[in-house]
Amino acid sequence: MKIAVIAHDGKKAEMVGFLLENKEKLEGAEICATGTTGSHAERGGLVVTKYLSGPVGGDAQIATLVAEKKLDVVLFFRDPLGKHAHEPDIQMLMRLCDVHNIPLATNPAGAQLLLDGLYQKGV
Ligand SMILES: O=C(CO)COP(=O)(O)O
Repeated sequence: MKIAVIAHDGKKAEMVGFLLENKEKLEGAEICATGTTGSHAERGGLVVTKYLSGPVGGDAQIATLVAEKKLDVVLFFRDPLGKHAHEPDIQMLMRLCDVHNIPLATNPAGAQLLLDGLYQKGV
């Protein structure tokens, strides 16, 4: 399973907690992340391929992977209360998930359901 994880600043701790809670299900998965999210995950002991930080192109890089069908799932813990200078990149990433029918979860509850489903399917 190839998975991208992204979290806005207010959600990074929650993302790392989510990944650690699901460590067993993520065994064998290739995880990539936007830069700062990836650094947080690494500090949690996870192996992650890091792209640029979101505001300087990381979301766009993940979007490219989506467009190239190189990801099975995108977990993006968004902060719905925050403002982001790179909002167009965020919208592009989510739009391309829809264009290419790549599963996208934007909160922990959805992410858990997605991960459980993919795990059961053996993806
Ligand atoms: O900005 C982000 C998502 O839009 C996340 O980027 P970082 O993981 O680099 O903070």
